[in-house]
Amino acid sequence: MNRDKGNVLVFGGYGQLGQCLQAVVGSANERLVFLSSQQANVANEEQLVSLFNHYKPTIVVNCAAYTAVDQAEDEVEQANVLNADAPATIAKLCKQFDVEFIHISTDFVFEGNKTGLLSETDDTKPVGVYGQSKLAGEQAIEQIWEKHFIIRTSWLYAPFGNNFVKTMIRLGKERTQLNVVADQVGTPTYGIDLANVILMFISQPERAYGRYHYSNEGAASWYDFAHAIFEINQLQVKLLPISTSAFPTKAKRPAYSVLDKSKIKQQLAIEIPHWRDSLKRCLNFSQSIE
Ligand SMILES: NC(=O)C1=CN([C@@H]2O[C@H](COP(=O)(O)OP(=O)(O)OC[C@H]3O[C@@H](n4cnc5c(N)ncnc54)[C@H](OP(=O)(O)O)[C@@H]3O)[C@@H](O)[C@H]2O)C=CC1
Ligand SMILES: Cc1cn([C@H]2C[C@H](O)[C@@H](COP(=O)(O)OP(=O)(O)O[C@H]3O[C@@H](C)C(=O)[C@@H](O)[C@H]3O)O2)c(=O)[nH]c1=O
Repeated sequence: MNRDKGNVLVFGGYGQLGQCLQAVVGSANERLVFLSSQQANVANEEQLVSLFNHYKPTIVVNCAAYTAVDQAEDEVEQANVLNADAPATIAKLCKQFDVEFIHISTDFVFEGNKTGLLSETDDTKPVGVYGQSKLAGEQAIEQIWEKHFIIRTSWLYAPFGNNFVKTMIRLGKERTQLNVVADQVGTPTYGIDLANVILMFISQPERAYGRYHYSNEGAASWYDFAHAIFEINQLQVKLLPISTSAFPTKAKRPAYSVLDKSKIKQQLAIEIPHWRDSLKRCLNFSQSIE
């Protein structure tokens, strides 16, 4: 099958990452079909079957997910329906219709005890319901259908949707002082950069299926990230670094989840922007669309 042609269905097409993909493909887009949660409810197999029949896609990109990390601790079933069962159903249909499957996963599949870069083959051991449900989704896809790309990413933000950058800017305007955890380390990822990478996987002639890690370059704590957000935005906020124990949350989060991106860099022959540079681009973009 010629993967350069044919429809690409995007489930969760109006979430944070879905909107980044929309922004990147632009108005000249003829190939990607962005579907909302109403148009493509990933928990509704019957609806998905009629979409496969109608659009006859060559590729499906799944940006739909349950992403409320703390809430997932109370809504285990709902998190599993969207993050574990739905990817399994999509993989099954992709196999049935011979469609490639691009799925997005998370650094939260890791326990966070290793203090070195995490590669695609490192052991997983999620510490919360969200991570557990995402890992179950990955495992189902890998068992069901070989023509898949699973891209694990971390700390996603963009001008669209809900994310840490927007939360910090909102809180920074409301409060004079903010406490942010400094002992959880990972890498922020600009959704637009990830969207560009997804487009590369869509169009790359060589189909090297499997698991990939993608984030921006560098490492930061949430405190470092918040500090950079306020610095670039020139917001005067008293920012205090605190420990995780001083900021109790319902869900436990990995202490360290910096991803090793060697595999994707080699496969796509790309250089990845540093998170600070991407953050600046995001904040400029946000101002231009305000
Ligand atoms: N956000 C982050 O920091 C990170 C995210 N990821 C992963 O990246 C992917 C994209 O995340 P992101 O864009 O941030 O997430 P969002 O929460 O912004 O978007 C999720 C989308 O899923 C949709 N959705 C919810 N329920 C259904 C359903 N039953 N059927 C179809 N769609 C549904 C939502 O639609 P609606 O709003 O209408 O309910 C929403 O558009 C996810 O797989 C996530 O796990 C990985 C690492 C970090
Ligand atoms: C709002 C706030 C958060 N924090 C801490 C809590 C937490 O440890 C950390 C991040 O908080 P958030 O809840 O915004 O981020 P969170 O939703 O945990 O982010 C995660 O989302 C899922 C979907 C992923 O896949 C992960 O890669 C990651 O991006 O910041 C503070 O220390 N101070 C604050 O004022």
